Amino acid sequence: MTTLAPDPATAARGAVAPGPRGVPLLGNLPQWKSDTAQFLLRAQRDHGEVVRLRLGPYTVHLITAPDAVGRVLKDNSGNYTRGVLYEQFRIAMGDGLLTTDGDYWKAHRRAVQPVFLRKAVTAIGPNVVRATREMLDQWEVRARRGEPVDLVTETLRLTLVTLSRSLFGYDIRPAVPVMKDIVDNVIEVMFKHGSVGEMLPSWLPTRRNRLIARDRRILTRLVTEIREQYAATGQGPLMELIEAATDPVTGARWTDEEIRDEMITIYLAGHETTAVGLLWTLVSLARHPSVGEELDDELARVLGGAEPTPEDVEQRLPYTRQVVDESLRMYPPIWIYPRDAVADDELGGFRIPGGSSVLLSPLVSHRNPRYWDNPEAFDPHRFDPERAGQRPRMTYFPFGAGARMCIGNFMALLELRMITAMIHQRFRLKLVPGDFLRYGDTSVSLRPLTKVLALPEPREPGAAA
Ligand code: HEM
Repeated sequence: MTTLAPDPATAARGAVAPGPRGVPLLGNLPQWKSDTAQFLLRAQRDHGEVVRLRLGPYTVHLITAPDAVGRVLKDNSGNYTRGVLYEQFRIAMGDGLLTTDGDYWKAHRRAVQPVFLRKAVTAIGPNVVRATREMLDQWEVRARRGEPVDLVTETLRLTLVTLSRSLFGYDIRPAVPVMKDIVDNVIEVMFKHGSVGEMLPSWLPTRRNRLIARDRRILTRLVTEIREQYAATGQGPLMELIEAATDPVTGARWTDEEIRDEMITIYLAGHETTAVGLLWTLVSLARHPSVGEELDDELARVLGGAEPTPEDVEQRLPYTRQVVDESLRMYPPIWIYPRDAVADDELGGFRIPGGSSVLLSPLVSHRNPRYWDNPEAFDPHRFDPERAGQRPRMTYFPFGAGARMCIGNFMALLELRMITAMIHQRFRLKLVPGDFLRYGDTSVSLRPLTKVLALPEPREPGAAA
């Protein structure tokens, strides 16, 4: 990483931030590793909104003060690069939107942006309905047999199938199990950061390197097949943009490698996150029957049994939207991510040295008792317009903020709202008791650490008979 000499005009002033005591050499690493999410929540409670942590040789600051989060992501974003964790993403995704900075990133973002605009994403509505209906028809068979469904597998499949049809015009159903394996590997490989395997050169046949190489090969084959299909059929709105994209300086078409990495990035960044968001929405509804009943009332009153359209969820189903918003508050799928400060800065009155990392955590910010009453309670009415309007900006940012805000945010919200409504119209989920509320280890996505099983109970007596 490049470290620039501090500019005297912006050189860090401010005090050294407070933080929890650590142990010699390892600092706070043992607490971090034992339960990362709970450790960071305690750090905010005990030390405030800019907290200094020592993770082995690294000093990092956890930033949850709303103004400071805004400074990192928006007002002074030029001083903050993607940082170390994003290097790990590069292993799987190569040079795509998530991992690049500067002019290269800007040109790529501009090229693919049109399909992700709020108006454009409504076109995916029929695909959302179709894929959800397919899933729910299967659930009816399971319900008849009294068999539970595995919510992690089901939500991953649903969001992958929807994304693939909607953006790439490609039926990925036969490859769903392989893709689940790849996502699991990618998470494992990326976040076993600092292990011995990672430090060995990539040409050595370690298990880690074999996995990475195998997954890249499978993803490359998939991408090639999709491109061949697009050449033959012209189907897939994102493919149309990608195949026509050119370099703004040279005017040359994107290279095969550029196209491959961007396609892999969208596949990987787009479906697991949405699946995790859906999973926690369903778990929250199952755990809070009174919220489920209020949702049912709205759905019955507004839709009367008809399947929802994008216009319905945008304009006529405010409580459905608030259920999803509240789920993304308590369980933001991307719950923690870093930036590296290029030059010295000051955040919330504390000194941030150039070359050090900062951590942003939607999960910790979204549970800051200063801005959220009773933050551990699931209450969609926090998002009633009059209450939401009273909170400062950057107290809620499940999709990030500023120029690097999630490109898929409108698409994800549309999916989450429509799918939640469709599931609730047909089923009530009964969770099979388990340890599913454990989450928030060192990985970036808030997947539960164990399986989450649920029995789908058809809403109308006899519907599954
Ligand atoms: C609930 C679902 C989702 C959540 C919570 C989520 C969250 C995020 C967050 C927090 C970031 C910013 C990371 C940072 O600033 O370091 C991000 C970036 C990104 N997301 Fe999402 N995302 C979701 C769905 C999607 C979907 C559906 C797609 C695409 C189909 C997508 C594609 C991307 C890409 C490509 C970036 C990088 C954007 C850039 O830097 O220009 N995401 N996402």
